[in-house]
Amino acid sequence: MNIEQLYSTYLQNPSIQTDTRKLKAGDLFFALKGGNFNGNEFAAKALELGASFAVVDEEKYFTQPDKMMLVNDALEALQQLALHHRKQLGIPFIAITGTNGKTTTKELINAALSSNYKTYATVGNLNNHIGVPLTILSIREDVELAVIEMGANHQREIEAYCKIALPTHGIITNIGKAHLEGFGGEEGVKKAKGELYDYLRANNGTVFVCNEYGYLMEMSQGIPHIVTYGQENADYTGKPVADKAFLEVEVTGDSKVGLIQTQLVGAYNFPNVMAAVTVASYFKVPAQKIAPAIAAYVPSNNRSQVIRQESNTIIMDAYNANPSSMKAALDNFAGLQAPKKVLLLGAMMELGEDSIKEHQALADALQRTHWDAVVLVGGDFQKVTHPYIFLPDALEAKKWLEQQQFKNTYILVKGSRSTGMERVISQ
Ligand SMILES: CC(=O)N[C@H]1[C@@H](OP(=O)(O)OP(=O)(O)OC[C@H]2O[C@@H](n3ccc(=O)[nH]c3=O)[C@H](O)[C@@H]2O)O[C@H](CO)[C@@H](O)[C@@H]1O[C@H](C)C(=O)N[C@@H](C)C(=O)N[C@H](CCC(=O)N[C@@H](CCC[C@@H](N)C(=O)O)C(=O)O)C(=O)O
Ligand SMILES: Nc1ncnc2c1ncn2[C@@H]1O[C@H](COP(=O)(O)OP(=O)(O)OP(=O)(O)O)[C@@H](O)[C@H]1O
Ligand SMILES: C[C@@H](N)C(=O)N[C@H](C)C(=O)O
Repeated sequence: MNIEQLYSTYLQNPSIQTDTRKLKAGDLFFALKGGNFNGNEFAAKALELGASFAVVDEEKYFTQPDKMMLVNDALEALQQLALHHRKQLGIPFIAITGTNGKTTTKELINAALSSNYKTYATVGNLNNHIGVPLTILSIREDVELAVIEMGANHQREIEAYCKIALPTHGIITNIGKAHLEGFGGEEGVKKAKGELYDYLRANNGTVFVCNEYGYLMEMSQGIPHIVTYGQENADYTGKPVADKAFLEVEVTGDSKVGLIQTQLVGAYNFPNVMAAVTVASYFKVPAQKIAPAIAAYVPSNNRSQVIRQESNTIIMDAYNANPSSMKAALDNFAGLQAPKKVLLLGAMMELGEDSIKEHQALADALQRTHWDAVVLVGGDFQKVTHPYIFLPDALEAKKWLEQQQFKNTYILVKGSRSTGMERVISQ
């Protein structure tokens, strides 16, 4: 592959598309292979639809040499192009990984930084082997700071993304129990997420570390520049203000940021907010701009959204679930002042051989708190013992909820993506 030639094609039309269903005229099309389709089969169609150029990796589809490039592997070509582009951008790249809160932290950091700089941040959850290069290739030359989310479900994935994004700064939000199947247990998660620290340690990087997580303090040892945040004894400190439905954070210490009234539920969002305060302060965003920028962020896509339905309040947390985020959500919900509390919990996926044990542990933990009703939905909840209602799927849970006619009730809805728990309140 001639990377210079590919890069010059990209610079003429710096808009990448991998999907003919979303193609716009002028896009540079990469033919990827997936579980359902071979992208090569769509390359000619892409040109017909107005793509400026197509990168294919099967000779049989290399039908228009003037408008196509044949490479060994189109995904690898996309990643190499992203690396080449990254090398032209002499700006800080802040990489974010961790078990929970990556997207929220990324959005909060981007909100705070963009109040003062031209930034580019990962769109939505485009955080994998395709999403990371696409993100990098969306960064234009006038951008001053980039915020890149990196997701993973197996070892050496973050290492590979670092070799494409070349981050200068990084955050691991936390380490918990998720995707245990692919990581090979919780120690495996630590090792895999730690690949970001390994890269920054070897490349004179800077990390932002929540000092309340001893394991992160330990893992980050030896990294040349460590900036800490937390409730006390950190470079940047703050405190969650209690007894409020939405999280408020009082930024303390010498900072002039002051009180941040967020639109986020859950004390578990405190470190996410502090990460944004820290990164923005570190990059010298004026203190008076930080609180309003963070306060304006409203979570979307069922990421702990608060929905009022008549006299009921629903915390819709159905974007994802794992043992760590379930615990955080339940601890928070248990602490809320509410006349009546109901739980609708979908099963947790990708836990491998720990799955039944983790579902049982959750069912046991639930019994230590009084709830007005609990419904467990689908998956391995079927295989554990508990005194609660079990329903096979979200649509059955929806019917159940409609029959109850709850009033003045707080309802927490959470579950793994594939359980689609948001359907319990769909029209
Ligand atoms: C390969 C691809 O991009 N697929 C997208 C495609 O899927 P579809 O099922 O339609 O087809 P194929 O995958 O078989 O397609 C092969 C190619 O053919 C193209 N094509 C197909 C039909 C057609 O008419 N024209 C075509 O051109 C097609 O576009 C392919 O290029 O469409 C789906 C619907 O839009 C997409 O969802 C699918 O995207 C895949 C899932 C993808 O990986 N997209 C990335 C850009 C991305 O970042 N997606 C994120 C999700 C990231 C994620 O899950 N992160 C995990 C952690 C990371 C785990 C990592 N190891 C991993 O396995 O991904 C996390 O926990 O956060 C997102 O979409 O939000
Ligand atoms: N710091 C945190 N600790 C525990 N749970 C959290 C934290 N932040 C967010 N969550 C939970 O995770 C859900 C999804 O948040 P977010 O999308 O930010 O996480 P993510 O790490 O990007 O997830 P994914 O890996 O699935 O993309 C939230 O709705 C909330 O339930
Ligand atoms: C949504 C996806 N990124 C994820 O977190 N998957 C877990 C297993 C889930 O579905 O909750």
